[in-house]
Amino acid sequence: MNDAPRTYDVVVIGSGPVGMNVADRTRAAGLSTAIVERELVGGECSYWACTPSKALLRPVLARADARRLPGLSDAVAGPLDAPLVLARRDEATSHWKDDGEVAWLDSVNVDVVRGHGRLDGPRTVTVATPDGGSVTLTARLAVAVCTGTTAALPDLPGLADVRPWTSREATSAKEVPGRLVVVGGGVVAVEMATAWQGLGAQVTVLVRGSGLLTTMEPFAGELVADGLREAGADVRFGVSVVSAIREDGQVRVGLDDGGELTADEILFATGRRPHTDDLGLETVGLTPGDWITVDDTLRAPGVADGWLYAVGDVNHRVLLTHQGKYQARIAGSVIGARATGESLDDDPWGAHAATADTVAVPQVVFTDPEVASVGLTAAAAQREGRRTKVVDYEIGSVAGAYLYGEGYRGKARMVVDLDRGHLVGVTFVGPGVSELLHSATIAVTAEVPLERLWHAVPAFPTISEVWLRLLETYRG
Ligand SMILES: Cc1cc2nc3c(=O)[nH]c(=O)nc-3n(C[C@H](O)[C@H](O)[C@H](O)COP(=O)(O)OP(=O)(O)OC[C@H]3O[C@@H](n4cnc5c(N)ncnc54)[C@H](O)[C@@H]3O)c2cc1C
Ligand SMILES: NC(=O)c1ccc[n+]([C@@H]2O[C@H](COP(=O)([O-])OP(=O)(O)OC[C@H]3O[C@@H](n4cnc5c(N)ncnc54)[C@H](O)[C@@H]3O)[C@@H](O)[C@H]2O)c1
Repeated sequence: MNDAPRTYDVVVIGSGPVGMNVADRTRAAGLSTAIVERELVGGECSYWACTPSKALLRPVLARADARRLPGLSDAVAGPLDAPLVLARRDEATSHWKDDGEVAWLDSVNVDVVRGHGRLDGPRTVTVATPDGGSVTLTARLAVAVCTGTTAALPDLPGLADVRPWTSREATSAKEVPGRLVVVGGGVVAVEMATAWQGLGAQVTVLVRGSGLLTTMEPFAGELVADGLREAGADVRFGVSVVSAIREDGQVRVGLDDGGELTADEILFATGRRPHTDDLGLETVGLTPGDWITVDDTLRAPGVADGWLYAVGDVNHRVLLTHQGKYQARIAGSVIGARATGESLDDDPWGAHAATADTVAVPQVVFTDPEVASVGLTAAAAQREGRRTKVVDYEIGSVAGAYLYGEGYRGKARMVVDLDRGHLVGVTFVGPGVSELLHSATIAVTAEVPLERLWHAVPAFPTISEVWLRLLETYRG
């Protein structure tokens, strides 16, 4: 059935974490807002990405930590209870039901319109509803595209017949495969290899390049590769998949070095592409299938009259939930300010500029060891032409790390901009380092002078004492 056209101040397409936060902020600015969702309110992150992956990983990492403690290690020597781990993952995803998220949107007075949204010229969104009808939504002020991404698969002949895993199956599988091949060396690959190896699968990771996590400090990928191997995974570098065939329930994988592997499942963790191919981008002068480029106020400069915003993964600035939600907060206040004619504070670090996207992005990789980083790597700072000093410290030498677990292995690096006198990048790798990260994010974002950081005393005996050791090493 075709509903009568409806008009709102703001229409948001896509109700992942980012779309929901844009809608929340535009409502907080007093603007009427509708949000369009074709699957589950809460998006990829809640059901097939962040939440289920971390629910699978948490027992694996907790067991790894426990196994490093004499007196406790024997108690956790056995396998994980995989059905219970999967059941907790199912709880964490609300069994792939979105009532809770819908109720929250309702509580902030955002109207949810179910169906596939498409732009249909300026300020207009047509929604193909599940009953086969359509509804037209008109936006007085702004449309925010928050449609996220899907897995990008390589162009291998007959791949669809293999029914490969993508991140969706890797996070929602109902049982542990006997043998799992993981293709890729990025974050999804290493986290899912860690999870499924920990849950009892025999995992083989195939990396076409020479390292893991190549956008991070090199020691991050090296220590994660060591950790995966110690957990029993086979990690191979410089190898590409040239064929995959499913026969008798098994997958035969052909490699470019002439080798072959047989597995029960194959996961392609080979990056993402934007949900923009069927979004009506051509009706507003943009190209279907492309990422939507935006400025620091999250507005698409390629669209006349400045009514189109793209927020979160779909703009390709940073593919992380927390960073997309940061963009959402900025975009919401930008739309609110433009609605009232208020002038924008869009200079770097202003209220209306997503400055942190380019200088201070925090990320945690939930592997054993964990990786936590923010800002620039040493190599990236050098590429930017900064005069830097790079300080490294073995985290295992800190009393808190020794107490955390026997044989603690980990490394910290801080990158100091010598001309500006503050940190531009920090990386920690080691068990339990994820909760250290926000201290580094504050130091980088607030550009805390190193002389002042010297007065930030870490508590004894925590792993945070690595901050003191890094600063002592820097001062000499
Ligand atoms: C396995 C995995 C683990 C991850 N773990 C983490 C993590 O631990 N931490 C972290 O920060 N990030 C993590 N990420 C990244 C994170 O999932 C994304 O950055 C985040 O989901 C982006 O949010 P979004 O709202 O932009 O898009 P999405 O979450 O993808 O949501 C987009 C929504 O738009 C809807 N949609 C799309 N097109 C239309 C349309 N035409 N009409 C209507 N609705 C539409 C979709 O159905 C979806 O609900 C992970 C990613 C993966 C794959
Ligand atoms: N904990 C977290 O914060 C977290 C967890 C998972 C995902 N994410 C985010 O989700 C995004 C997607 O992650 P991802 O790991 O899918 O992508 P990615 O871009 O990080 O890594 C893709 C990997 O696949 C390889 N690859 C690409 N095409 C290939 C091909 N044809 N054959 C073989 N290898 C190929 C690349 O070399 C790379 O190693 C990332 O931006 C990441 O930040 C974050």
